[in-house]
Amino acid sequence: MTEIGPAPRHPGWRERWLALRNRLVASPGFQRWAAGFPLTRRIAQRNTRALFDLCAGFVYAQVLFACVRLDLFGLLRAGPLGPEAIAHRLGLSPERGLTLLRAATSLGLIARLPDGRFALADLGAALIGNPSIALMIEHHAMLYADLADPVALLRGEAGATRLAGYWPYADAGNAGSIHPESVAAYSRLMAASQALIADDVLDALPLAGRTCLMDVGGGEGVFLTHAARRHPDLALRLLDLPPVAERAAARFAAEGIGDRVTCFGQTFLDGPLPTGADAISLVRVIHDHDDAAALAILRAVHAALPPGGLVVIAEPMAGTGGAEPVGDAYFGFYLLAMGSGRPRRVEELAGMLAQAGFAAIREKSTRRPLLARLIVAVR
Ligand SMILES: C[S@@+](CC[C@H](N)C(=O)[O-])C[C@H]1O[C@@H](n2cnc3c(N)ncnc32)[C@H](O)[C@@H]1O
Repeated sequence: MTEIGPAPRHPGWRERWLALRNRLVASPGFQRWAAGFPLTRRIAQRNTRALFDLCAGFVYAQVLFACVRLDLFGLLRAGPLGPEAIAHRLGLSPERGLTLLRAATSLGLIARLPDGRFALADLGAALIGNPSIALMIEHHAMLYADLADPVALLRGEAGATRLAGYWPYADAGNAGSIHPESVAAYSRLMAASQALIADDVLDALPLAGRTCLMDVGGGEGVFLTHAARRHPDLALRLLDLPPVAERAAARFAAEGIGDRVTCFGQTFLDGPLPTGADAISLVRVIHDHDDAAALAILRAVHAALPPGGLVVIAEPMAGTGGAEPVGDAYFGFYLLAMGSGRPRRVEELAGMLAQAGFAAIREKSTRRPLLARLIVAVR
């Protein structure tokens, strides 16, 4: 019989220590002892809580979803209200209303005042300030439906997913023939959420001395609208699928900057990109595409830039310190359900930029790396 796989090797000290530790932690007797022993009690309690939170994560998300769907935060915007009044306004019985209010309080979304009324807490107030987060939460209904059987999804046996329908360009072969109705929902969501990151990206973007910025996969043009305000002398171009580019042109006209921006309605997966810009941005674009397509986009950007031209990748990335589950767990499974792309680490993106011919590749720090990190490089 032929054995498949690498030859057996002797485990190093780290592997042996991990094996010993895991055997101990897995033992019910040790768990009970650790939960009572003063030096390990806090660690044991923290681990129990962390494990419980992982089990309950879906429930917490559904509590949030119910608050958003019922517009609880909008209701409390004007000030605190008593539980009966809230239940009545949400169309719930007093008991069910209280179930929701207690759950939302425990999650830090709202707070119970000493007189028994409920008010917005930090997280609920933050949601009021960023309406795009509520849109994000609402569209997660599709993600949760797609994740109902994560093993089938991982094995490629889940069939057509809802997110693949929501993001029709995820089927790359389809990209050139997408109808205006099928881009409306995702374009609205992207336009609303772009407001969260545009200024962070522009703060970090070295545009001094550049004359023309082309935003590739620029959506409805919110990023370029912010760029136009900051850089009055910069010529601007947007490239996206034809029905999305039309939506962008309408926005630029409504914002009074229609004469400053040229819109190109075409796919970036097929044929060369327009030349003439000395800076090209890819904001939340590369993570949507599998490796071969992502590299093809970077090569097309390289070919469209003059020598010395600047490319910018801005998106949430895997391995972001303090936000590891956002990249690898959330975006990893989101993009899996969507059927295209993956979150990449800074080093992976830097490697792809080098493969596409770029030099002087470096990361520029952003205010909220969880939402968008930024890598720049020069042709
Ligand atoms: C996740 S959205 C990001 C939009 C925008 N950059 C933002 O951050 O709000 C990705 C964008 O890439 C565009 N896109 C996807 N595939 C494309 C293709 N093959 N050619 C041109 N644009 C494409 C989509 O229409 C969409 O507007």
